[in-house]
Amino acid sequence: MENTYLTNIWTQVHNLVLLARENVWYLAYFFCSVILLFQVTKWLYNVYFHPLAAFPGPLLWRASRVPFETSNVRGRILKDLSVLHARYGEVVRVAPGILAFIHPSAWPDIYAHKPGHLPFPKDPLRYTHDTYINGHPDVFAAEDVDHPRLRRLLKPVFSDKALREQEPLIQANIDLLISKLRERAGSSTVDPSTTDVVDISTWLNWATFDLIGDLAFGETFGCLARGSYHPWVALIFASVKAVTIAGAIKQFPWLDRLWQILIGGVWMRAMRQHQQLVIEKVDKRLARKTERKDFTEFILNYQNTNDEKMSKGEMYSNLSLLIMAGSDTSATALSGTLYHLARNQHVLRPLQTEIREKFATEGDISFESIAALPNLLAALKESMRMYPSQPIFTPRKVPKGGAEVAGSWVPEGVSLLLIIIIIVVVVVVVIVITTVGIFQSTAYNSPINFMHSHKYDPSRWLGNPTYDGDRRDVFRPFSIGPKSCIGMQLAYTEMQLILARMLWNFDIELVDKERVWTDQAAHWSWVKTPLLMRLKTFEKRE
Ligand code: HEM
Repeated sequence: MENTYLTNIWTQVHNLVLLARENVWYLAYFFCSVILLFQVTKWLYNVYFHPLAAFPGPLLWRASRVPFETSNVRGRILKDLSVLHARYGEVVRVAPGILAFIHPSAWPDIYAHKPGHLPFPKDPLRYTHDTYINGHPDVFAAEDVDHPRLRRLLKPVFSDKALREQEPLIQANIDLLISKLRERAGSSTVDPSTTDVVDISTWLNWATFDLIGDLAFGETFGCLARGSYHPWVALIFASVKAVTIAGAIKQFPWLDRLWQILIGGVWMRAMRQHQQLVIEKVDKRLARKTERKDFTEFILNYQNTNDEKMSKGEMYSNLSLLIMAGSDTSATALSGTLYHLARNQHVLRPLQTEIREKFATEGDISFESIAALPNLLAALKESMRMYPSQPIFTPRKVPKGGAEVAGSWVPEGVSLLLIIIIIVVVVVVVIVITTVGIFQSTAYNSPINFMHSHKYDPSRWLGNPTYDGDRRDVFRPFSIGPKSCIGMQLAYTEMQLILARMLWNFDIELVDKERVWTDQAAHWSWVKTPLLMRLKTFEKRE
């Protein structure tokens, strides 16, 4: 009986296969038609019926995510967006579910904590958990209860007291940077043609990685001493583009599955190697009985006097995160500032004279004394406006029920029900989230927000009335709200100190004066190209 039943099923399957074989072209045609019809229906829906249909944007970008993600992966998104904002205004629909804003009030609406309003969570498709070591959350990608808890545990690391006590460690790393550059720089007393050329951007990367490594792990990566990248640091740079590609691929679930099969293994192996080094370095630091005022010391001190604890696994994940978050960002801002100053000698020269007159010796340049250099801070801010370290958006999901952003009502994501009828009825449910954000570089370089937006002029931050109409409140390089940069104070202090000491020590000159160095591809950060400068040592005469 059972055998007859099985034989019947087998015969039917066999017949179906024969039928399919005979009609293979019809079947292929049928499936292609279904897919095409599905796509066309989706594009039409996105353009005409989607809850974001009323927002302006180019037709293809509103219909499909492909143009936005392609531009993103190619690193061209900022160039494309500046054209789109000029054409469509302060809010542009850059993909079916993504809105880009450049109006200042978008910052508090999206990123700040507003009593009585739901927060905008980080877009889970772009904030990867791959960086978690053995599944332990880091403050950057964590949500819900983990984020505020980890943020509280990390706060003492960035307090004013901690910063003051970290000064000797920070100064020691800058000493090494300056002495290594002095070895390479020419002297102002010799023939200028003998002066040496350095790729200052790479040196600043080495310096900031060494410095943060020293603060986080209790030892530097030895980049400055060796004059080359540590493999771990090189891997971080290599992953900048990979993270953007992975984020783009996650927008297309079928492609993501393929990516996981083809690349996922290699990617995870590289991540595990990277993570193993973190584990070894943190274990080594924890085993040391020392009172050196680094990040670990402040985390441990806080735990000794409070009930809240950071597990060892969380220390691995979060110390690793601090290295990634706190090194390239500062190096980028520093490189950008030196580039802009070298290009604008009329700004550089008076600033340099001021620094050299104010500080009789280099040793006088300290955390405390740099606070009296408003022109230096203005030079840094103006460069971060034109070339922000976090150039693209930090995407947030619109919360349940929708929310108002920069005067526009933005609905939350929708569940699309697409019903396609051809012979059979195919019902497809697609969950789409609405994502919003501000692309910093686009907002800061827009003439809508800043007068002479492409002109490097630090005086706009010093009360020059020409710039009274500037919307300075759009400038939030460290973001705002509960997930803003926890290291802002450290970053500002470290950057001003490095700049002041660099400018005190060296006269700087661009090797290629015509080249626009900031014209770079942008992913999570810029893909920096070599920044060649000629350095001449300045010898102070009494
Ligand atoms: C020029 C230097 C820096 C810039 C422009 C910068 C910018 C930012 C921005 C825009 C965010 C928000 C990212 C988002 O919402 O996705 C952020 C977050 C963060 N930054 Fe920075 N940063 C800098 C330096 C640092 C330094 C020196 C550290 C620490 C050593 C640091 C640690 C962090 C951490 C831990 C977060 C995540 C905070 C959270 O989610 O609660 N950053 N940074």
